[in-house]
Amino acid sequence: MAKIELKKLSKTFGDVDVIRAVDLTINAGEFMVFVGPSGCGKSTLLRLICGLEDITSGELLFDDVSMNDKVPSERGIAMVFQSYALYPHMSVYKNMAFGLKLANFSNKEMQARVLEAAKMLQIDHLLDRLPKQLSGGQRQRVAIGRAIVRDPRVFLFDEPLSNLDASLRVDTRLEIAKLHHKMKDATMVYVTHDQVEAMTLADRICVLRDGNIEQVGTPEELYHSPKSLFVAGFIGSPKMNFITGDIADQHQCHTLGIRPEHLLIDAEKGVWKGKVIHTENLGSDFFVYLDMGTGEPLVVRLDGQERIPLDTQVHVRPLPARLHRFDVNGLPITPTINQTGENL
Ligand SMILES: Nc1ncnc2c1ncn2[C@@H]1O[C@H](COP(=O)(O)OP(=O)(O)OP(=O)(O)O)[C@@H](O)[C@H]1O
Repeated sequence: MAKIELKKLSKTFGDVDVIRAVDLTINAGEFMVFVGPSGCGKSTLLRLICGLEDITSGELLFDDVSMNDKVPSERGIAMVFQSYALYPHMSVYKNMAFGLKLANFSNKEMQARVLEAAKMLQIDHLLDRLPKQLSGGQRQRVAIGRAIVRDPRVFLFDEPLSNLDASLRVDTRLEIAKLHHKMKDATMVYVTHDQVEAMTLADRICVLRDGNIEQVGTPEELYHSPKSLFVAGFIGSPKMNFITGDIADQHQCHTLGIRPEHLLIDAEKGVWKGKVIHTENLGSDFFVYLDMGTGEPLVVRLDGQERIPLDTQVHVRPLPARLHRFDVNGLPITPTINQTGENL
């Protein structure tokens, strides 16, 4: 278990600043998820922590000890990549045991560790197979198993689920959540594009934007109390509706934000009016896109059982306590709402 501290950590490629003086403390045993738009520096930050990239300036500490000059093998980390990076000619057992063998572990200790990890990940019946005889999800479990056996202080994950199909993603996501629960001592840092992975796995999420940290907080904090328009628009899927113009003026703000689940459709009355221009049925949810004459359509989430035909004129009502008001600089205007949706 290690506390990870980034102090004014910077990375420059040529003359491009990719990570800009980032300050961040990841607590021992914490599951921290990095999210942000493509190119914002998530993978680079992970690679700096791992030691696969040199630090341009600033300091990286594990438990108060500087890691700046330590090579990856001296840092006590294990990394799981999107491409599983398994040795194709080695069995699952050999793949998992490989790092231990290099570290001169006895056969007995190696066997015990591999079997324990394989059981934890439910791949103990696959130990004799070659990677090509496994599904994508099983391969990723082997890659995770290979990381576990080394008993690292820190696990680093770079989009480990993005090569998996939808249902395997869900299974393996649950597996990683269980792993975190079982290995309470391990600090985990995880990069993803996926909103659900970030929300479900993270103790805290770090939102990056253009090499800077935009906000760090629990999933609930980021979802309910975003500190900027950028975070409000980034966290949540489908994203928060933003309304400018007359409606925002009436609420004395530049941009009014409201999430699709915080809008009610009413055939008869409601403060806003719109026409249904598009619908999406996801089974559990039914999304309605309304043209309100404000530019962007307003997205409303209904229960999956509800239906509204195209071209219907409807009235819409926001839950007042769930409105987010932002100024011209994209900063929230108080009163904001707290996590239970009450005005502060
Ligand atoms: N070795 C390199 N040389 C030059 N530029 C690089 C190098 N590696 C990354 N970059 C640049 O640094 C920026 C951040 O890249 P990084 O891969 O960290 O972003 P990311 O947030 O992980 O993106 P994505 O979500 O698309 O994977 C990008 O503009 C990228 O082009």
